[in-house]
Order: sequence, then structure tokens, then C-alpha cells
Amino acid sequence: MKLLRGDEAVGTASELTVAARSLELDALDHDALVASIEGPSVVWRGQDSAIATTGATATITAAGPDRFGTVRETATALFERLRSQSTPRAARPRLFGGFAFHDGAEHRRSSVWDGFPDAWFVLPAAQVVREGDRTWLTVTATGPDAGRTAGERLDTWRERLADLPAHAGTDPPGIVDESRTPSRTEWREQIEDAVADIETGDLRKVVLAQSLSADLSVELSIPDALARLDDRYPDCYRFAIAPGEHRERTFLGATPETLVSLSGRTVETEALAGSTGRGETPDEDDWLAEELLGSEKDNHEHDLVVEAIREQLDSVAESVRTGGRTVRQLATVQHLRTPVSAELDDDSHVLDLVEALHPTPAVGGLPPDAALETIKATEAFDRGWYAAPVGWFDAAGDGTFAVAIRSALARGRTASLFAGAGIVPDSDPDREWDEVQLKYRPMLDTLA
Ligand SMILES: C=C(O[C@@H]1C=C(C(=O)O)C=C[C@H]1O)C(=O)O
Repeated sequence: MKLLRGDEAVGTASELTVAARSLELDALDHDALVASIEGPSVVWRGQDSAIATTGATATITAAGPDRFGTVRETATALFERLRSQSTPRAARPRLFGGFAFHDGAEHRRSSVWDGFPDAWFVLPAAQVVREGDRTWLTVTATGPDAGRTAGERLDTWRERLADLPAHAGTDPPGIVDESRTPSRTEWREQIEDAVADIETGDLRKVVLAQSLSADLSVELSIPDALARLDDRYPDCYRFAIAPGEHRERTFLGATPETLVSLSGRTVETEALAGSTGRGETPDEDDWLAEELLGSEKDNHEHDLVVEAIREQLDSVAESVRTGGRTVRQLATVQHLRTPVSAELDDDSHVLDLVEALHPTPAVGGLPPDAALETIKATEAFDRGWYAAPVGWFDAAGDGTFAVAIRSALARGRTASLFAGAGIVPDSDPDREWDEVQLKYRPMLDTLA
């Protein structure tokens, strides 16, 4: 595996020759595929697609405030060295990974997130992509004889995938103990302080998060956890990212929120902010949705996100369009949602848009710097990759990134869950606490 660090990366990348080869496969069992994965891996599933990667032909890491630009430059140098035969679009080589929420430079790092750099992307040794009912295998290799190595790797993987050991799913591991940061009392104080800051200072909104550490009775099976998330959250992005050589830690989740998707010059994004629970009956659901649509507090919280996204895109796009505000219903919560799309003035890279948009006030706040300072001064845990961009991009700079919420970091027999809520002038600490508990549910239900 070739490790490309941001500080030395471009030089190193320019010396690499990378070859990619792909072929179409018969349909295969993705749970069995994920169960058989070795080395660093990424699983990425959308509404009608599923990707699993295994191993690393090249890895890009970067740290500090310039991490987005460093990854983009390193990746561009890497893709310039890539020799691939013409492939269907679905099978093209891509880089998969993500970023930490904070730039890390001055933020406390906790050992919980060891192995998750501020930015980590992988050019997988093998990538299996299902789109609709078609499946492709793409392999990559480096070195002077990269083309021949890739050809051999393609044969090896084709044989392995044709003969995947059947995978018998397991039940959720069960939770034997849990601890929460902050406590309910501390949370109340944090929210009261944030509301006081908003009423007296420049701060307009801040998203404060909590962490829940769960001791599990057995180790979590990642393929089975993903299968459960698939069942309950088929219209969310389900992801599992394990940068370690032995996948010691996996960051996984089922997020409803697209940060940004770029295809050519077309940008798709959304504002997702303002939340309520689900009802016991369809009538109660509708009533809650209507109440959310009419809520001054939630609409204000949502407006700030729409405005911030528009402002960021206005500077790079000739036309930014916002669709109508609707309610996005998920298994345990409902959110206000506004779709946003734009046509860019010039060619751009999805990472430039990721950098411009992250963190949106749906997970950070406004003004961004004041909100980030409040988050750092308030939260007694490291967000790590929670609420940060995760996704993929290709040689053309097209790609899709989601906001890594409804997520947890699994390591051995523990899991650290994260969830937050937007705080605005009318926020009530107890209601915000309840909202956060609903946002834990996708991952909690996967564990027990
Ligand atoms: C911060 C989270 O969710 C975000 C905050 C929301 C809110 O405050 O209403 C709603 C959706 C997400 O943008 C989370 O799930 O942890």
C-alpha cells in the first residue's frame, strides 16, 4: 500500500503509476461480500446503489485547516497517473473516505478516534459497485508492471467473489452498560448558556452534540449492523468506514443528509434542520408534521441553514434554486427539508464545495467561527468524524458527500454514538434533550 501524506504527497504521487481494470459480475450477496472484506474498507450504500471496497492501492491523509485542498491536489496527481481502460461510469475508479469535523489543529484529540486522521481517502485495491441490478468489479494496482498486476488481481477477485462463503446474520449484540456525556444537568446548563450567548452576542445558532458510550455484550458485526440499517433506512446513505489495516475501528451510520453532490456543473444539496418526533398513528404523524411546518422556532432554525447554503453557492454558481419546504419523515424523527440545486459558473471539484459548505449551520451554527468556538468550549468530547463530510469522488472531480450524522464509532465491544440539536433563542433544554435521544435511535436500535 502506498501512503500519501499531505505534506509530501504531490511529489510521491507523481512517481506512481496506477492501473485500473474492471469487469461486470453476476449479482452477489453484499452482506457476504462485506463479511469477507480484508484490509481498510469502505461501504457506501444509497437508495439504488451499493459499494464495498477492500484494501488500499493508495491512501491519502491530510491534517489541519488545508486538509480539503491537500486531498484534492494529492488526488489530482494520483488520478493523473491512473491508466484505466474505458469502463462503464459505475465502474470508474473512485476515492472513498472523509474528514474530521474540526480541522484538528487546535482541538483536543481523544484516543477514541485513533486511526481516523483529519482526512483519509483510499483508492481501493478492489471496489464492487452495484447500480440497479448490475454489478461491477474494479481493481487497481501500482508499480512499474501495474497493468499486469491489475489484470492478475482482477482474475483473483473474480474467482473469490464467485465463491463467497455464505454469511449467516447475527442478532444485535445487546448493550450491557452505557454512559452519557454530558449528563442531563450539564446539558441543561450548556443549553441555557448557549441561549444566553445567542440573546446577548453575535451568535445566532449553535448545534450542540452529545456522546453516548455503549458497552456491548459481544463485538458488533458490521455487515449485520449495515443490513439492519438497510432495512430501516433504505432512503438514507448507509456507510461504514474502517481505515485501519485490520479494521480495528469502524465509523458507521445511516444519514439522511446530503452535504453536496456534484455531477459536471450541476450541484445538488439540501437544508435539513428543524425536528420533531414520529406519531403513534398516521394522524398523529400528520399533526406533528403540520406543527413542525408551522413552528416559528424550527422555521427560523431552518431558514439560517438555507440562507447559509445559498450564500456559499451564490459565489460560485450563476443560478441557485431552492425547492419547496417539506417534511422528511424517518423512522424515529421528522425534519424540515429544503432541496437546493445550482449550476456552477466554471468547472469545479466536489471537494471545493465540501470545503465551502462544511459545516453547514445544520451541524455547526452561525456565524460559523463563533459557533465552532462555542462547540469546542462546550463539548467535553471529540466529535471526530461525527457530523463531518463522508463520501467519494472521481478523477473528474464529481462526487457525493453526506453529513455523517446518525452515526457511531464501533471498536471491539464498545460503540460511541453521537447526536446533536440546533440551539436558537427559543430552545428548551428538555425538548432538545429529547430530540437528541430520538437521533440516537438509528444506531441504538442497531446495537440492541
Ligand atoms: C445534528 C444532527 O442533526 C442535524 C440537526 C437537526 C436539527 O437540529 O433539527 C436536524 C437534522 C440534522 O441536520 C444529528 O442528528 O446529530
